[in-house]
Amino acid sequence: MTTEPLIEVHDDAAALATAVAGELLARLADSQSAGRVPAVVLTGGSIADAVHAEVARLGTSGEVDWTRVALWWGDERFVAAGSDDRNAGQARAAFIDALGVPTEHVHEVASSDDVDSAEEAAERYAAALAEHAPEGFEVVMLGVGPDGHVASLFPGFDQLDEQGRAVVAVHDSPKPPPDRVTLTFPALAQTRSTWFLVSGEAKADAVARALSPTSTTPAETPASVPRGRVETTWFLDRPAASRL
Ligand SMILES: O=C1O[C@H](COP(=O)(O)O)[C@@H](O)[C@H](O)[C@H]1O
Repeated sequence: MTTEPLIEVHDDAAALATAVAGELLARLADSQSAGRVPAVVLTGGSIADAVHAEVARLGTSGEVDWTRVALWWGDERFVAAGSDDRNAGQARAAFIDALGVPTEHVHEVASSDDVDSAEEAAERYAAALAEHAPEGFEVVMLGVGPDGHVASLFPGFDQLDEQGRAVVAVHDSPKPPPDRVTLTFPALAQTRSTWFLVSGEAKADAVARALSPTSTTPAETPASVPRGRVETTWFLDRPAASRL
């Protein structure tokens, strides 16, 4: 059973990022104390940059053993490994390499240098999830687009209806780049906590719709769907919360 979403409103994107990074470090430390190797799903996009920078800044305190953390992505752009569009590259540059997470715990989606199609990358990622994260995740972090998309699950797209596969390919994404790989709703549900990270007035309508699920549909607002098994929290800044 999942609880109703919690909402935390911070003054601005910087305060939001500091709060999320602090809560993430505390959660990772707690999980490690309980004997787990926490698996975290990272998001891409603008707010992820701010959160990652704060994780890098606060993450050297010794609270977290970074050799015992596993990192995954909710979605990835199917581009070359060195492309600036890669969500994984963004996170590696911001904190992963600096904090010393072992390569074997950093689960990147295959790039277009590695495989021929987004479909093949999705199949490989699903196999990696089944092998290395059979119990699901500690925390899934999700950015939200102004259109209400999460990961690469876009309004009106067929991938929203996927019930069997954990990972699927996306083509003709309304946000560039067009070819992507995304976890599906069933895979995103395998988590203790789901944290939405949303900053900016441009996303206020999407946030309001997602938090009023009786007035929208998953097809219109994919962000209305994901829930953690134990906890779902929306971390917002004031502009993003302005239509609640
Ligand atoms: O393309 C993507 O967009 C969303 C939201 O990004 P933002 O820049 O509007 O914050 C992001 O969550 C997703 O991971 C990414 O691939």
